[in-house]
Amino acid sequence: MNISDYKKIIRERMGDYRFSHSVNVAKEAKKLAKHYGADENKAEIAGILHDITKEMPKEQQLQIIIDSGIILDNVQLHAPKLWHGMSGSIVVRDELGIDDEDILNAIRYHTTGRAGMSLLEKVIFTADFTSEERTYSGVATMRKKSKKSLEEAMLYGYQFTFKDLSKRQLAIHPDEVACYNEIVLQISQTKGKNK
Ligand SMILES: Nc1ncnc2c1ncn2[C@@H]1O[C@H](COP(=O)(O)OP(=O)(O)O)[C@@H](O)[C@H]1O
Repeated sequence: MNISDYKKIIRERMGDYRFSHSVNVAKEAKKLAKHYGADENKAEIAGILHDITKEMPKEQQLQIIIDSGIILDNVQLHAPKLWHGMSGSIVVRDELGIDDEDILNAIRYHTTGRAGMSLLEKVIFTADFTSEERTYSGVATMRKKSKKSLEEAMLYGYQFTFKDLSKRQLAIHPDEVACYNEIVLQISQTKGKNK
C-alpha cells in the first residue's frame, strides 16, 4: 500500500476538516523530516494516518484499546481525547498491516509525546501543531521554531497544552510531563555547556 491507498482509507473514516488536516500534517511532516534528516516516507505515512480513529465512536476506540491488552491509567481513563493515538496505532497495525514500530509509536504518542521520543515521533508531534490549516494565535512563532529546533517548538506547544488543560481543570498525562521535563533539562544542559 502507498500514500494514495492510505488517503483513500482515511477519506472514508472522517469528515472534510479532519481529512484535510491529515493531508496537511502529512505534507508538513514530510518537510520537517527532510529538514531534520528523518525518513520522509515514514513521516508522510505516519502523518496521513495519525488521526485515523479520531472520528470513530469513543466506546469503539475504548474496546479496541482494551482488546489490544493496553491497560489505561487513571488520567487516560478520564480523557477520551487521549484514546485516538492508542486506538489509531492499533488499527494501523492490525487492519493495515503496518509493523514499523517507529510509525506506530509516532501515531500512538502524537497527542501527549513521551520521554525518549524518536526523531520521527517528534516530527509528527510538531507537524500536528504546524499544519497549514492551523490558525491559533502563536502558530507563526510555532512554525518559525519548528524550523530551528523541534525541541524548542515542542516546548512552545506544551505551553499551549498545559495552559489549556489547567484552565479547564483537566489532568496532565505523565507522558506529557516526562517529555516536557526531558527537553527542558536537555536544553538547559546544552546551554550550560555553552556558557
Ligand atoms: N492530558 C490530556 N487530557 C485531555 N486532553 C488532552 C490532554 N493532553 C492533550 N489533550 C488535548 O488533545 C487535543 C490535541 O489532540 P491532538 O490529537 O494532538 O490534535 P488533533 O486531534 O487536533 O490533531 C488538544 O485539545 C489537547 O488539549
